[in-house]
Amino acid sequence: MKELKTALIETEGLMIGYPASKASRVVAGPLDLTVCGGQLICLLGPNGSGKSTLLRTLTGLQPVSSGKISLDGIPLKTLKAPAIARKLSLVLSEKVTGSNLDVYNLIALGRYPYSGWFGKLNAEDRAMIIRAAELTDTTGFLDRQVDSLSDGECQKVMLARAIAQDTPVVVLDEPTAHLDLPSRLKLMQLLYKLTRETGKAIIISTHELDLALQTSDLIWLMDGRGGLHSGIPEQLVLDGVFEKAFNREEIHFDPYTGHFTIPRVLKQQISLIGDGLPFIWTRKALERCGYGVTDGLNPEFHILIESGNNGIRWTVTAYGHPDQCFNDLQQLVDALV
Ligand SMILES: Nc1ncnc2c1ncn2[C@@H]1O[C@H](COP(=O)(O)OP(=O)(O)OP(=O)(O)O)[C@@H](O)[C@H]1O
Repeated sequence: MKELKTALIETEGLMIGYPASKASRVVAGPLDLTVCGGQLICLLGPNGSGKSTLLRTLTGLQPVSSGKISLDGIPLKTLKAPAIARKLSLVLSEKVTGSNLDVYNLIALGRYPYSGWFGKLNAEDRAMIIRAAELTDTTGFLDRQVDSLSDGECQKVMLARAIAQDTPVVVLDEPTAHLDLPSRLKLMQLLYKLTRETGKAIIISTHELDLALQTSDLIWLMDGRGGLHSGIPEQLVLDGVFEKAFNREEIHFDPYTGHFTIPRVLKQQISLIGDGLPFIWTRKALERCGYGVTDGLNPEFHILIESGNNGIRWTVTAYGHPDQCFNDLQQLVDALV
């Protein structure tokens, strides 16, 4: 058995919302949450369910409606900003604009809880900045002006600043929002690795359900009705909470694959004979075009897939017509739709 980890963040009966605003309202709660070192937590939920509100509240940017938050065992409300900044770093999704800083100096801002705003950077600070840039693949931008970066490049630099801050908890609001697919995968891998190598707790809000299911230790799923489900990804799938939080008429969560799918009106059943990748991708293409695919033989209407030295061949047998052969999946699809 592993020894029990100590909690870095704990909430008790936490209610989050905007009691002071004109449209006074509670967004979610009561929330009893625990964040431990070494955990990657993905916060998911439909638009407007309260993800940003929760992150802002946990990081002290927004007052709690009621209930308690403690950071490393100390009530958050008793901590001053510099003390919070040594325990917790925050990366918001908004792009930094109008900044005259170059990237090196932006990342260096992460060191201010140790050096003070006007403090001189010492050797350790400089080493942390370079390390943070290396980890986030931003070394090549260090001399660039922040304003000249693309949204995705800027997002990586903001993560580098948070890493340079070297806090036990890192909170990121939609860090994958501006990134291309390889960068999204790389970022999630990096966050996962950081939790393992440094023992940091990392909390991110995201709409990337696939990536969250693959990488997180814990998912916090806000259901849009004020509730939050916390659990390991697989438990939440088994509990059926994704369907309840996200299912709409036009989309459907498939608990067998962990993907959202678009329900289609079935045109016809067809049987598919073959194996390997050609089988899998032919099946996907047919399903996308509205066919229901079975793997039992229907002598009337079926497709035989054969792979050989000359590539892949699809032979369609349909209701007594002469067989038709194709060497290209697109031609097969064009013939069937
Ligand atoms: N300053 C505010 N005053 C009053 N209500 C607000 C304020 N900011 C946000 N809200 C409301 O609080 C609710 C939660 O908003 P929040 O931004 O936390 O949702 P979210 O889950 O992060 O959404 P998204 O996925 O769209 O980013 C929404 O209904 C929003 O309209």
